[in-house]
Amino acid sequence: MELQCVSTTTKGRGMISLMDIPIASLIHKEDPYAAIILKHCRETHCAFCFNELPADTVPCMSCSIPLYCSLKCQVQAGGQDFSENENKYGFLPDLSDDLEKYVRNVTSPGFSSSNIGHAAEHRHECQGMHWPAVLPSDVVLAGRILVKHIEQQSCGDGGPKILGVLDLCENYGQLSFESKLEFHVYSMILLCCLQQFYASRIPFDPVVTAEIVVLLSQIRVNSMAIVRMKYSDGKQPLDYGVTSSVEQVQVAQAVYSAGSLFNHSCQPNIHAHFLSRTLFVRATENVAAGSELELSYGPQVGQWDCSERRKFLEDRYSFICQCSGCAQVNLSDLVHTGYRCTKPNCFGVVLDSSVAKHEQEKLKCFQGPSLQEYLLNDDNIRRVARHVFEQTDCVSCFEPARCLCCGSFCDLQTSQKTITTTETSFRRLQDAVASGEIPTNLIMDVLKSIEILRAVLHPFNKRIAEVEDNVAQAFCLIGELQAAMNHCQASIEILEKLYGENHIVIGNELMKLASIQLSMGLKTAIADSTSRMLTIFSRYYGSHADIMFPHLQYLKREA
Ligand SMILES: C[S@@+](CC[C@H](N)C(=O)[O-])C[C@H]1O[C@@H](n2cnc3c(N)ncnc32)[C@H](O)[C@@H]1O
Repeated sequence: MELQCVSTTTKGRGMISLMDIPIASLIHKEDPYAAIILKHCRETHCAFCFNELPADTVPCMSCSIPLYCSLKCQVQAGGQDFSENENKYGFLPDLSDDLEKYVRNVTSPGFSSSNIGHAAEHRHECQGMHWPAVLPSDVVLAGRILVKHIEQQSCGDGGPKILGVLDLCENYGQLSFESKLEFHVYSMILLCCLQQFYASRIPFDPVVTAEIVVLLSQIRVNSMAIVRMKYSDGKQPLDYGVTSSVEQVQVAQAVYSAGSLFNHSCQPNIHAHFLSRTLFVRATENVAAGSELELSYGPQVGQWDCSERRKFLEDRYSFICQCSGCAQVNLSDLVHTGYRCTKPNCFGVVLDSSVAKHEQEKLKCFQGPSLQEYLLNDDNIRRVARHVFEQTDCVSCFEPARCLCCGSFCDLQTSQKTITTTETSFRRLQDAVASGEIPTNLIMDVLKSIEILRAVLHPFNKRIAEVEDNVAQAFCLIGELQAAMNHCQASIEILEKLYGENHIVIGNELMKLASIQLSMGLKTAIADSTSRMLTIFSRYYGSHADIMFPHLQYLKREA
């Protein structure tokens, strides 16, 4: 795919495509400039490829701290290469020729670090003190970036230039005083540590320290989390007695030079995934030539409401999100935390003051030919907020505590009190599901509480979906599969409204549904769920879907 980096009006640089991109196309593939395993994964994942460690691990031969899944990963990471260093390290002392040949044969990894094409990213870390074990991952990552840069540079022209190692944006100006101070302290510590290996090539002076501070703030906004799939309770996904849920866990942190140029959207049109340490980016919808290509840095429409998303992005990345999801009224943000209208048969949503304020802001900033036309074209928005958009003046139409369809008043304080009465039984249910033991009277209590919740909250409110999902798990645990399937479907119906029918979240939920259908032996239903899942997963993972979700093969066979 021909992509181009362009300057945008509100987000700095960004990536566009020069041609129309069909849905599910792979648009970008890249190996990291530098990467580092996260501390909590050191005992469970390979420090080079970040895949799960086998029972027989290969430690770094020099410092024995990082664990690798194979000799190949060990050599690529820059740990000592046995076959090349045996004499230096005295591994083959005075053996007969035959014996030496034999030892070489059985110990050789079949390749050498010199032709592996990777910088030895760990070599400088295993000299002297084991500082990478105590410094935060992003500081160790900064060390790897600097070392790679120095190794690649010719130092003939007055020492290495550190500033602009990476042509990436940074957020130093927006950091709090404490964060700035922390970066300066870590910068000096890192410089001290690097002196052990690179004393002659990295001077210990204030300019270099300041440049490392800039590098740290670039890492803060540009590094990506490398994730792996994890299945609930460590069970294999189709080992069901309980529904299986898939979550992504962060195992490593990496900087991708070109990948860093993709901006964020809470309604992204591209999706990133990782095989080993390689980044793959795929279009999740048809994208017209010239349109911006935007990933999600975490928050998405459907997952959180607008104010939560914006707060996360501001706290973590120091920017106020300017994406379409945060700028334009959408169904999900209206109903996510919405209340039900008190008038019988009215499907309108009632907003609290915080959501109403955010939605009103969106209207103020709307840029387009006709707001009414834009909104009324959306059937779902019309269903929950018809009255508002039939008005000619939208300047103050999101009045809190008023139904957006019929204008009826709703006493949100009383509604809130009613919701609070249901929370204890939902909390008990969550604990019971986690422990795997469901007391008989608990489910009856919870079913009553759901009815109360549904009487107060809008039918598309996310809280109902969460509770329905928990109830489905509880019914699975006590073996009442028909009820489990009904509640699982109820949860999916709400999530489809919040995320859209083809979102990856729906794919993951369909996996749970298929697991119940499998236990019930419902072949036709499994076929339907699997076919929908395949469509969604191939949109996000293309031909890698089978690798990311190995149990899909099994479901396909069952279907
Ligand atoms: C990984 S960089 C993306 C490339 C960046 N725009 C550049 O010029 O190099 C992330 C930074 O881009 C900007 N950015 C990305 N998405 C944005 C959005 N939705 N709204 C506002 N700024 C955004 C922010 O400054 C953020 O810190």
